Amino acid sequence: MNLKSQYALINMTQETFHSSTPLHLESGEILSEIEIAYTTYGQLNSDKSNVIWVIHALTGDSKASEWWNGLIGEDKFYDPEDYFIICANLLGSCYGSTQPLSENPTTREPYYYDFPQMTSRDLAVGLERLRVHLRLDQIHTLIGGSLGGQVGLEWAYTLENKLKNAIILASTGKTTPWVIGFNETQRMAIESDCTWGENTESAGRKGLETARAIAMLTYRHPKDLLRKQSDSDDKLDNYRAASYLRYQGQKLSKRFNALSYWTLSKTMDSHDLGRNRGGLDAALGKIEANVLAIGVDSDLLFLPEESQYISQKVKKGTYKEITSTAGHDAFLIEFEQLSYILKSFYLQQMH
Ligand SMILES: CC(=O)SCCNC(=O)CCNC(=O)[C@H](O)C(C)(C)COP(=O)(O)OP(=O)(O)OC[C@H]1O[C@@H](n2cnc3c(N)ncnc32)[C@H](O)[C@@H]1OP(=O)(O)O
Ligand SMILES: N[C@@H](CCO)C(=O)O
Repeated sequence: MNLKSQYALINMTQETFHSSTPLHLESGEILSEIEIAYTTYGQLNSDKSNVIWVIHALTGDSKASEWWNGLIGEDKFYDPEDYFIICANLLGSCYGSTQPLSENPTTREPYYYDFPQMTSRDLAVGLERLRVHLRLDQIHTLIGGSLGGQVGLEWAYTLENKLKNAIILASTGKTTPWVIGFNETQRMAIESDCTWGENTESAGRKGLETARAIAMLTYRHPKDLLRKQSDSDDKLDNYRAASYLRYQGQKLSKRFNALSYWTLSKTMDSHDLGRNRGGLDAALGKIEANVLAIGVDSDLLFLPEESQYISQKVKKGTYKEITSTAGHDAFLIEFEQLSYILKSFYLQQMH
């Protein structure tokens, strides 16, 4: 119980890191300079041993205390009173970091469709550059779900013993054809928008709405929609499930853009921790950190077995499972179970 005033302000900063050192990407392309927007909560302790690095998912931003409000914040599991919590907007995303709508230094115009393809490994390199810049010699825990878990695994591999704990939720060591297939249907929806290909910020917006509607069906579960979106028996049209998906599409298209969505969906597709490292098992076996892989029993996108596999192949792995009818997005919803799982994991590390 935090006995201080309920209005005690949390130390929070929002900064943008600029690096003019060219970033050489896995594809062989180069980003001549990068910007990474990041948010921090709380203070570093004297030996910098309290760093919690949060990595957001596909449409996330750096304000982790908002979209993960049940886990991060005053009196929550990751309390800024105890930890220095940092979350950076991933490269390619449209919340302050270098993305397709950023100015291409060569042309002085936005990159638009010339923005290079980036992999989860490239995104991890961007985070590493920010870590070095901030002089955070060690990370207590990195934690990320979905795309954030993919980038987290890549970063855990290169951090070696600079990372103590890697918590990977609803994710995978190598993206399956199933996920690639769903991402391709979403890109097809964006491509079918007649504005796609135009050099404008709103290019593909309607297509993005459809893409998000498709995506929402992969983030949830039939039982979730049955519970929340069922209609009375006399209905012949205008079903709640239909308006829910249309709404979610419109809601995303108001806060995100199709170029970033396209870019990050390709990042998800190309994720393979074992690429050029002797394969997935060999790469997982090289991760030094304690790894907690958390699956969701109803996840139809990143199957729980994929999280289980991660825990079995790393040196120091633990698998836990969230029980939920919410599907993949349960990692954003089931905070009570998550807090319990995290507490038991950290207690286990103390023995
Ligand atoms: C890890 C990451 O990086 S995630 C970060 C990026 N994502 C975000 O920031 C958003 C994160 N939040 C979410 O994805 C969701 O809100 C969750 C998963 C946290 C919670 O989902 P739920 O509580 O189940 O809400 P749900 O997805 O059902 O949507 C509820 C919304 O749909 C609306 N809605 C529900 N049913 C219907 C319907 N039949 N017709 C129209 N609208 C509907 C509700 O009014 C509500 O609207 P609001 O969001 O404007 O308040
Ligand atoms: N629904 C979340 C998680 C997707 O994996 C998002 O929109 O980013």
